[in-house]
Amino acid sequence: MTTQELIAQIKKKKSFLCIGLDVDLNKIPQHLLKDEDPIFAFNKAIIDATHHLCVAYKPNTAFYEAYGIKGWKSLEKTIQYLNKNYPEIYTIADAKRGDIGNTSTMYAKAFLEDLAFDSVTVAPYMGKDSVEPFLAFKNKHTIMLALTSNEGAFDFQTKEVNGRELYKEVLETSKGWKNSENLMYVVGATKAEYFTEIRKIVPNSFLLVPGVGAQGGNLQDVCKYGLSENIGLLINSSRGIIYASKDENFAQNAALKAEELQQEMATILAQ
Ligand SMILES: O=c1ccn([C@@H]2O[C@H](COP(=O)(O)O)[C@@H](O)[C@H]2O)c(=O)[nH]1
Repeated sequence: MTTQELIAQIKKKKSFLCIGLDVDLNKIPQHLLKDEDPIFAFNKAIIDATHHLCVAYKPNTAFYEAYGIKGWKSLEKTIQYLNKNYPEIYTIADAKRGDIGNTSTMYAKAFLEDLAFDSVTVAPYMGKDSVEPFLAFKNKHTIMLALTSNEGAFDFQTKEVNGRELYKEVLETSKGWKNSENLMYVVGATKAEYFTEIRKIVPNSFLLVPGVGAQGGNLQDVCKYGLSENIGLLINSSRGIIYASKDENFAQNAALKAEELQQEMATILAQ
């Protein structure tokens, strides 16, 4: 999906919500465990109940890799289900990859070609030649970690390198890479006070913003400083939506949580 198509979906649905599909078998309703593929059964119910309220889904691959080959199969079934039934939905493989060039090419093929996600998250630590192989994929996005939502973000990302904080160096330097128009960045919702500085460097780039909900990030604060001319935000919530309840009505209750955020977004977009 192109950036323009994503923006069109956001405007149509009055939503820039991304729902995280981080499936933990200990947290899903008991009755689903009898299913041949409980992870897919859970995802399918959540997607069917919430697709009209969001523009993107983000499975974090850790939650699938943890279940071995069965988990990978569930991930494949989930992305195939989305691409077949809801082609207007933007998809993110939250895999946080990145390696020497030829290895990165294989990671990119796995997520962008074989699984056919619209985007994949990468870590910038190995630099330009580890990220450019992802950027080479046409009409796909590479979402690079810039300033993450966790406490450990302060260990390195805010330390000075070349006279500026490392996350700023990452943003500025990556703008010069080949096919950098295919870049988006991860910035945590818990770091709302940093958005003004970030927007000075990447005024129009899309930012994937995790940390609303379970991690305590605030949607209003993020939007106050993070919205760009073309919206430029995908706000992710995973646990705060998908684990709204553990009973038979789990999918409807997840939809209610998603609707709360979507309504807030619609109000913000109307201002
Ligand atoms: O800085 C980051 C980068 C990625 N994540 C991921 O986003 C979701 C957040 O889940 P919640 O349940 O809404 O807290 C999860 O997959 C993280 O691995 C992040 O939180 N922060």
